[in-house]
Amino acid sequence: MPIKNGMQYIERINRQRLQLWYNGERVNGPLSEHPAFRGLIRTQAAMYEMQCEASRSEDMSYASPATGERVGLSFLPPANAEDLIRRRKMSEIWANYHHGFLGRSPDYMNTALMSFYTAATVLEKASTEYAQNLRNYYEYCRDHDITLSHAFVQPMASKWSGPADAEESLAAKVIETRPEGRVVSGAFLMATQGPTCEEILVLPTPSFMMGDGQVNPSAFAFAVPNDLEGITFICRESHAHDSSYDHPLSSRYEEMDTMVIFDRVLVPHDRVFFVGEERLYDQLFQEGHFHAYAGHHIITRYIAKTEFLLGLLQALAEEQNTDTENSFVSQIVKVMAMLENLKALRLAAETGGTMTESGCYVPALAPLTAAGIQFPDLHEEMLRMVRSISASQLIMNPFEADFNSENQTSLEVYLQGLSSPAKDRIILFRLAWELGGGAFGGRQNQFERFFFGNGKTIANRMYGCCEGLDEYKSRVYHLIGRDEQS
Ligand SMILES: Cc1cc2nc3c(=O)[nH]c(=O)nc-3n(C[C@H](O)[C@H](O)[C@H](O)COP(=O)(O)OP(=O)(O)OC[C@H]3O[C@@H](n4cnc5c(N)ncnc54)[C@H](O)[C@@H]3O)c2cc1C
Repeated sequence: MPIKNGMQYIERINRQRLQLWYNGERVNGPLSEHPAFRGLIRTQAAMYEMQCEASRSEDMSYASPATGERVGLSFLPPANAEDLIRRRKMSEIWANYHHGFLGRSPDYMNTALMSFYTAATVLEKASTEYAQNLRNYYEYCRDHDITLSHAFVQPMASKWSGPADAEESLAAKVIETRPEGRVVSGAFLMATQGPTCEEILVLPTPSFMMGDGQVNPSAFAFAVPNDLEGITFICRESHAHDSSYDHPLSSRYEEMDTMVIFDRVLVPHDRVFFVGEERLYDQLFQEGHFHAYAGHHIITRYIAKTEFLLGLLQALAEEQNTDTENSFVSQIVKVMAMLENLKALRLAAETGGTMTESGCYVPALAPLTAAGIQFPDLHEEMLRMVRSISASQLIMNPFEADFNSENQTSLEVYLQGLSSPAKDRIILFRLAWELGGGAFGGRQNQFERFFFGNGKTIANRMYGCCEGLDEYKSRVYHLIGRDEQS
């Protein structure tokens, strides 16, 4: 089966029989008609449609080594720098469609799975079956164009409930092994896009490391279809709205976040990638170069989002007639400089990559981690600028329906811009509100700060990437005559 198109994506999502809860009620109807999901599903369907366009075939897909059919380029393990750039250009097409607002567009998890696949050999240390399961699963997702979400992070109560093998532990764990598979129970705090995907990859950090080669029931990895018995998804409040005039962003790009509960879920043996061995968790991430491959995907999204926000800032300033003000120019040039910086970091990662033992080309991690350190602050600063430029116009924006009411004439007169009709001006500021003041923007901001780990973890990653530190220190010691301590 080749890449799927938009209609196939919608059909597959609607066919699932999920235990999905929204605001205290079970969601039973087709998701593509539910107000919390339909805008995002439409957007993602359009993205899948793009990859099936004949004119984009070479840009977005490649021939499956197994079937010869066209499969998504984000599944391609890059054999050289050209492959890496080809993958990036594919992600760019999607990122420029969603303007970076979809943190979990399908190519993100395709990339993650590809990275783990390239490290499948590490699982052979535990069992050749585990390694084969992972390889088979990667090929299955690639050749069927499966849309994946993932769950790594557990709720606080689970993290702090004691060693995983203790009776009272709430940590997600394997609680039984049966002839048909492993039985898993536990909860995950967050699976973004859980219900709008077909399957979920579960790979938690064990809450408690038991060490000494002990079997840790919390150290595991597996992937299952979303509607397997015992899996429950609970949604947060949706920020989605239907009208693309009133809510230009959330009507299109609202990714739902869900809590996922596994209640005695039977995971078939062939979907288990490992169980019990703590060291395999890190090894899969390290040897699969997950942070480098995911970081390369992420920086492309950062660039698309920064370009969009730069455009928005300029458009808002022109509407407010402040685009030539010194204060505006001095602020927007900093965003421009950061955009150049992100592009340079991506170039550095692409040109400074290395070959792995398994024959894959991996982008350089340090520049990508640097982007991950910088972007949350840049994002927050851009949203601050949106608020600052818009001022009261961020707030006072009537609905589209008001322009069709008896107040139409008044609104058209009093809300017109210097060179724009009122309705054109107001939709721009409605977009600004969604980002700078509304729940959609608040969630985007929180996502950008935390989606790739907490601040301390990211800082540690950067610290670990800095290869020249000892050499830099020795220059200081040399200058002050302490060479012996360098
Ligand atoms: C919008 C959104 C979407 C997400 N989507 C997904 C998803 O799809 N799948 C998924 O698996 N996860 C997802 N996440 C979760 C994300 O991976 C986590 O938020 C992130 O890893 C941080 O974990 P945590 O929230 O448990 O916070 P914690 O790690 O508990 O951190 C809480 C706070 O304590 C600080 N802290 C933690 N440890 C230390 C320490 N030792 N010293 C000092 N300070 C410390 C952190 O910096 C942070 O401020 C999402 C998060 C958000 C916000």
